Amino acid sequence: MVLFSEDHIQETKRRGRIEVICGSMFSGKTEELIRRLKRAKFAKQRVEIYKPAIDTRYSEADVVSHDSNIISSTPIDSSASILLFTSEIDVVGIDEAQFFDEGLIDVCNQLANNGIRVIVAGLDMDFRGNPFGPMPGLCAIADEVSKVHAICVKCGQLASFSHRTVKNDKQVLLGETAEYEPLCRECYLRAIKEDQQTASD
Ligand SMILES: Nc1ncnc2c1ncn2[C@@H]1O[C@H](COP(=O)(O)OP(=O)(O)O)[C@@H](O)[C@H]1O
Ligand SMILES: Cc1cn([C@H]2C[C@H](O)[C@@H](COP(=O)(O)O)O2)c(=O)[nH]c1=O
Ligand SMILES: [Zn+2]
Repeated sequence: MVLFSEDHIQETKRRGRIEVICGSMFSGKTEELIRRLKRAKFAKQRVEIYKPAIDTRYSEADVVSHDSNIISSTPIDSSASILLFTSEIDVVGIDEAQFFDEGLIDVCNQLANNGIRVIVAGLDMDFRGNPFGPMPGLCAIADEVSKVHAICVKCGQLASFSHRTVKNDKQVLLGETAEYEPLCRECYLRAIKEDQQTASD
């Protein structure tokens, strides 16, 4: 089983492609995005990185992982800005893609069609287990999808779900370990049942 592409020809040949890194919270999406972008920089490729302006958790401008890996980025409000800001670039990185509008799918296609390597990281599911924003569409058009996993904090199995531990029904709620925990399917279903039980008490 190949988890991550280490194909250096694919990494460096100037041919457009779309790579998606998806999974739950704490699954290593941002670390993997930063790793690929830093390798591209070592290969002297011109790299531009974007994140949604609403994601101000760790930093206004930088992309920062839960383990404090950092790469500088441009915060933007709308996916259309990516086309405006991107010229003379080999690689475009996009973090927290779930927060962008559906236009991101077409933007990524246009970039790849123009020979740019696009690497997108984002949550595939929200706290309810539903597909999140443009992520399912991005997975559909991607040349390569890497699904990464956290460790379930209840049982130690691989986690695919982000369980919200505070009461809030909005789809978008920025947060960290105080608001979310990564769980496997079994532990997630149990946690949801317990949440419903508590709500009805
Ligand atoms: N339950 C967990 N399972 C795996 N990693 C965890 C967990 N809790 C905290 N971490 C930390 O989160 C890091 C991954 O952070 P990050 O790349 O920002 O994830 P993501 O972008 O998917 O939320 C791991 O290297 C690890 O240090
Ligand atoms: C599940 C879920 C998460 N969020 C927020 C919480 C964090 O601010 C980000 C995810 O960050 P990460 O790099 O993947 O850890 O998204 C949300 O708004 N709604 C949700 O359902
Ligand atoms: Zn579990």
